[in-house]
Amino acid sequence: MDPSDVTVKPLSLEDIAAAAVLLERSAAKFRAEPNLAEGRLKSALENKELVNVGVDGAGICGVAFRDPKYGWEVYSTDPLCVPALVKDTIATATLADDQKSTFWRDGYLVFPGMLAKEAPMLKQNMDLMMKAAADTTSDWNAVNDGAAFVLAVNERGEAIPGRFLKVQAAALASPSVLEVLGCTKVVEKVRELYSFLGHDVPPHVDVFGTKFFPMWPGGVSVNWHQDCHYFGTASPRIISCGVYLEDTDQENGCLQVVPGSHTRDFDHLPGNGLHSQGEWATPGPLDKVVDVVVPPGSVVLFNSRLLHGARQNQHTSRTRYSLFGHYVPSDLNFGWRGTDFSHGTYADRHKVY
Ligand SMILES: O=C(O)CCC(=O)C(=O)O
Ligand SMILES: [Fe+2]
Repeated sequence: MDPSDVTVKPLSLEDIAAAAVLLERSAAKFRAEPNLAEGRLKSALENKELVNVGVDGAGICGVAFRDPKYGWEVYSTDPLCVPALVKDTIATATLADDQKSTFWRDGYLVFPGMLAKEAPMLKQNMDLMMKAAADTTSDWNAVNDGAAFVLAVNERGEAIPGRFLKVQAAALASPSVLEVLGCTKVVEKVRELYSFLGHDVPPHVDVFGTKFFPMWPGGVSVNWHQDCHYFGTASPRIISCGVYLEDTDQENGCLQVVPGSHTRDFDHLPGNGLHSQGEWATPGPLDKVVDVVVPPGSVVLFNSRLLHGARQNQHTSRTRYSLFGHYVPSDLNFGWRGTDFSHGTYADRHKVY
């Protein structure tokens, strides 16, 4: 809903501060506090309507919740400071409890068709981007100041001229990549996941390592891996994101995941054949592999420690276009094999909020 429709109501600083602290810790404790019997807030917590607590430069300035009868209500000490808070608050209130626990338990979350409207245009933009490619490279690990158009290889590991495996740092070649990865619909989910994971919601988040995979008929994108292997940090604060621009299924090379694998470490070894670039892992004999079959415009968010890969595209004519990026709190810096992925040093790291 539009934040301008929200009514702001006065509330004492004491109540707001207490609600904020207790919301973080436990709603039960709030209920037990006799001095917080302020009826409306109390029932909001009990009914789990309370959505978020806003903080401005001076500290906590308001709480917001969804009233089943009246819509959004925001209480603040200072009605004038609230519009920004309201916007943030409303933007972060979109994940259901069971989605959060799924992300926690399985390590990933699928949003089918979330960007269905945007997908056809994005696909066209990716075609334009590939047409305009100036140089190509066979270096799968290419990390430059600009985008790298990486060639696909055949079964013998030889580069195939004119066939792209991926565009690394795709955001530097097409602004629409960053528009998608930085769009409110996706970023608000990322914010909510941070707060749910028990970390502080980072004041700022970047997206880095942007990629485009065309996955031609017969082609591949990645073999089994944990993204964190390539980042040189096992921080659970990195959230990976895949945006599938086309129907994606077992035939044209869908994403595969091992639910729950984000709690383990897997060895990665140099690959061969179609996967001769990169280092890859193998699911264990007891691991359950799930095919992530999705309609166009679907978004998948996952813990960067999740073991995942992609099937080969075995279709004779369908492609499987997808975009990738990885969200990272702006204060988290890291590097891998001599590459510093810190903000300000790595060209393909962009602030999304
Ligand atoms: O192509 C895919 O579906 C997965 C890509 C991926 O895992 C990555 O870029 O890290
Ligand atoms: Fe990955």
